[in-house]
Amino acid sequence: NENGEVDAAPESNESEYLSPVTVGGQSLNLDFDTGSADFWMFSSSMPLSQSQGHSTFNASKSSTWSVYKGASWEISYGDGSSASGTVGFDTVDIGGATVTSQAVELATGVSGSFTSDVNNDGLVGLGFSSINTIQPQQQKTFFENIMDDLEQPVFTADLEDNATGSYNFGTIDPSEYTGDIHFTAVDKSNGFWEFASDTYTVGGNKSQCQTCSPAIADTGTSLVLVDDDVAAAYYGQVSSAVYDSSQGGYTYNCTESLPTFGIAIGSDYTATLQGADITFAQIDSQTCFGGIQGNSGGGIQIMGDILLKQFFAVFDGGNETFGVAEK
Ligand SMILES: N#Cc1c(N)n[nH]c1N1CCCC1
Repeated sequence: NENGEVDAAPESNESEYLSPVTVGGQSLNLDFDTGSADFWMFSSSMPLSQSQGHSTFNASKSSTWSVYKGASWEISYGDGSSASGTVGFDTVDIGGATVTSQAVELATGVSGSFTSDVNNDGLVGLGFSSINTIQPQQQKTFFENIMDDLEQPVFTADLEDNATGSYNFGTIDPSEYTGDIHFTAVDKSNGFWEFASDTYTVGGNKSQCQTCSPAIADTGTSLVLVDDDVAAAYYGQVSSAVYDSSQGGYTYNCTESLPTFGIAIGSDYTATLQGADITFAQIDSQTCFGGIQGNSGGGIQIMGDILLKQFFAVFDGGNETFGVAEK
């Protein structure tokens, strides 16, 4: 098993990044998700009404597939989407990094948002297997399976804004970042790449958190979801901002120049977003939807693609740390 590197291509509205993965000789475009731990794919045993437009994995066409008899899985995500199905083992190759017996979950049913997202053929969970949903026995993630065979027990994410970036397994490529990588300890007990984040900045002014929920690095989420008091403090500095419940978040006039937003990554580094990088979507001729939103009291702060795509991110399974660098 040598190292591996694959492209990470942003979907049209930059809501997710997709990477080519080969399973049992079949190639699909999957969403690498550090916020979950199930590796699942659209499969030929789904109703066509649900898999139309997607690439599907056909176990009967793989000479290396073996069924995990009696096993099943069922997952639901924070955005209300869900999927479920059966389980087997196959050879998985991600840019050359290969696991010969990866637990692979075949969807027999998915919720509407997966069906309509035709570019996304499934997920590669890169969180910790304590949150894998396979019954009767949880199975390891691709990274957990390959980690000890890599040159370094790491994977990195270089997600780009409106351009193709990359995921790298086994090496930290110095050409992908500048300056130092700022690492912080990860608490994996909830199955996430979770770390403390107790301060934030708005327009360069530092504030101590009130709720101070721990943060997770989550490549599978589009937005940055912070404690509600932090989101209110940020948009309090954006004169046209309102909380629009019909849109499910803060919106503002697209012509506004937004203040910077910084979030602590552990105790000695603040990842700062420029105002121009904070808008997630334009929803009508004048109104924009912010990439920073509240977590509705969810108890964790989610550092999703809006933040990650501005940095080079290192997920270190050896030291159990998470690091970011400028690029
Ligand atoms: N919600 C949500 C979510 C998350 N926090 N990490 N990954 C997520 N998804 C992966 C596919 C759909 C949602």
